[in-house]
Amino acid sequence: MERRGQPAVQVPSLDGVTRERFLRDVYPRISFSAIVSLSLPPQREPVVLKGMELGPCTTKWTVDYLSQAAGSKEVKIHVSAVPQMDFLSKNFVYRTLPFDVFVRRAAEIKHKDYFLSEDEKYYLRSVGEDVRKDIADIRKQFPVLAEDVQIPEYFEKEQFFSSVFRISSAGLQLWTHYDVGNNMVSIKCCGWHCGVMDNFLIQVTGRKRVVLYSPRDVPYLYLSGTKSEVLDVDNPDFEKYPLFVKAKRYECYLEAGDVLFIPALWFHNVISEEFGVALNVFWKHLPAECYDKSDTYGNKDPTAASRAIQILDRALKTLEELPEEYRDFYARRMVLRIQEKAYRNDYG
Ligand SMILES: O=C(O)CCC(=O)C(=O)O
Ligand SMILES: [Fe+2]
Repeated sequence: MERRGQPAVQVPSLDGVTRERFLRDVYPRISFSAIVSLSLPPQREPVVLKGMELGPCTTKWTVDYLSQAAGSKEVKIHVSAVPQMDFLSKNFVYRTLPFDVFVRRAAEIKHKDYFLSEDEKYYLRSVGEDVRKDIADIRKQFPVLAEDVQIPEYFEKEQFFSSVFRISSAGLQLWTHYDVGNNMVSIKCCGWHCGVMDNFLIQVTGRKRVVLYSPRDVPYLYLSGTKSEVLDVDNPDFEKYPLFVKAKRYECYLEAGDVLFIPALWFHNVISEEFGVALNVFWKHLPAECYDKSDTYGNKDPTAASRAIQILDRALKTLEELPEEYRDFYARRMVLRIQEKAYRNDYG
């Protein structure tokens, strides 16, 4: 079926990018002084990095090897009777399986043993041992497998936040979201959400399609927290989501061995075209001063953003003192003022 909406922009691929080149051309670092002087570098964009040195994982990680190396450690997984997971209607369930059983099931299309249906799909997003306290770190949760991976260290050690193991059945589609660093589904917070991270999505085995949207298109994505309510990005319901037609679609296909750089705040929607194993690393982009020191969880906004949101909430409360007609008028004027004073003027 023909897709409506903007034509897709292909995410560029770069081969054999060194750390130096990445930092110079792909990743203009924001310094604290740049923030203060408001002279930010141009918008950072996603890039597919090809030919990266990822270690033996790319050849070693067969289903047999994975199940034997990680053993029967219990993992919590999403199980869905249909390929397109829906966080609104909650058409999936959480279940626990031994890792080796899970990997075998995720790799097969029809199951003898199942929870919901014989062609159910599985998704693992690894978490820390104690979900409340620990950060997902493959070196701690899957030490044997971690030995096989060489994570491209294109950021400073202190910036590292977490590493997350992701295993998906063929066909499974993950809703459009942006990353808060740790828990994808189980953290509830303010509704504005939340600590934001840069991300290397390392596709170790299997092929995947990733559709991305820029943070500047947030008005068109119908967010609920960190996730977009437009689940079917290929055939969206424009009656329900008329502005989605304005969202510019970026797209790429990841092959085994590719690394996708997803800059903080970029939305992504992922379909695993084959059973696949991925690992992603989140790291902090902004200088340390910008993050909340007590944020071991990685789910808080930069401190200046939290303060601004609190002030806005107070302003909204104050507007309630006005009759509706006046409240509407002053609210519109405030929106214009925010656009004029705080939007980047090079975003168009
Ligand atoms: O590839 C996936 O399974 C999801 C990737 C993702 O959401 C991420 O790396 O943040
Ligand atoms: Fe993500």
